[in-house]
Amino acid sequence: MLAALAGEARARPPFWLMRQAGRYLPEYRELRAKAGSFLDLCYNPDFAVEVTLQPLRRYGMDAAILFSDILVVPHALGQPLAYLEGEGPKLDPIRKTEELSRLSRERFHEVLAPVYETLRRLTTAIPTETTLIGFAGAPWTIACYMVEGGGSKEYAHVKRWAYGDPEGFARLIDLLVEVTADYLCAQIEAGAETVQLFDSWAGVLPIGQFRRWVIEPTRRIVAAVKARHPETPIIGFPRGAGHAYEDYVADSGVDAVGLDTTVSPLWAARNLQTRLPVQGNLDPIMLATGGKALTDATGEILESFAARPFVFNLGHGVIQTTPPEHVADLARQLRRWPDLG
Ligand SMILES: Cc1c2[nH]c(c1CCC(=O)O)Cc1[nH]c(c(CCC(=O)O)c1C)Cc1[nH]c(c(CCC(=O)O)c1C)Cc1[nH]c(c(C)c1CCC(=O)O)C2
Repeated sequence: MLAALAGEARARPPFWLMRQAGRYLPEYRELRAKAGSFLDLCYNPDFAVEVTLQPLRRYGMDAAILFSDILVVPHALGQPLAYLEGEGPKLDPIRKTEELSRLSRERFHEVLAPVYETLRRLTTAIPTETTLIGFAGAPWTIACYMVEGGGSKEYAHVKRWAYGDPEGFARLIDLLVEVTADYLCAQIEAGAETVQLFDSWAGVLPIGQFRRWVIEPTRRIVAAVKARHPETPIIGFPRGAGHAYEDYVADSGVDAVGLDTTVSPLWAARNLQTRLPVQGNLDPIMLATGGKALTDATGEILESFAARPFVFNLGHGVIQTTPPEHVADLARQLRRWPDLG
């Protein structure tokens, strides 16, 4: 995985899956029931290490991703957070500049200390050839959750703040740039060998706003992390960026880019992969579907990307209803490639 991220084309591309740990695995559900709340799971290194290892034991991915969530960052800034059964995350929304005083950096690293401990333990708990991935949400996506107070269809509150009061909104983004860079550096110091920035809602912005709230904050985080850890590759995942993937690749400074499900592999091979390693982009619903459709779609992605630096992944996270056998089928196909096609 690290060789691919450094720009080497591998005969057998490395693979891991976004949300490779989680509710599609019975052993996860069992441990989750014991842990109490989802946040208790994230902040308990014994549990978090175990959950990180579960998919590796079954499928032997080339990378382990720290088990945590992107929303621990607003939580560590003092914003109340709960995960409600069947509803997803809920935060007390912050919707204007005056409300930023509710956030504080004072206890940030103290709250996140169990995450660093989880990474330290994982450095010895995973096989040496397995790459340890740390992660954070990118500022725009974190701001979406902080301002909307959870998931949203329209992102109207966060957009109206960003469009109507850009100077005030920039104070939130600036804070997130600083703490996220710090958080990623602390993860690297605890043993993460690469880090991924998840920008799940990058795709909802028009291009000018995309430059300001997606590319620019990402560029600043990358520069700050590289100043302290120049050797650690950074993967950016601006989900839904569409044509703006080209701008993101040209200007954000990331070392590799994650492609969402909608990106054409042939287009990306020609226009992005000639500049940097790419990661992606099997539709998670294809993985849930399984069978010949899955085998064919996987084959097409490998054909398109395997000649250049590439990390096989999904175009978004594994969904809950995915049969675990389908992941085993996928892993088998990837491990046989290119010998058995
Ligand atoms: C937007 C986002 C979140 N979290 C994340 C993103 C970015 C990627 C994406 O776009 O999906 C990232 C994330 N969340 C989780 C991980 C763990 C590592 C992994 O295996 O990839 C990672 C990398 C665990 C999780 N994060 C969450 C769960 C489920 C919690 C449970 O057990 O109930 C897991 C395993 C909860 C969560 N966390 C979040 C939502 C919207 C939800 C609820 C929806 C859902 O449950 O799928 C925020």
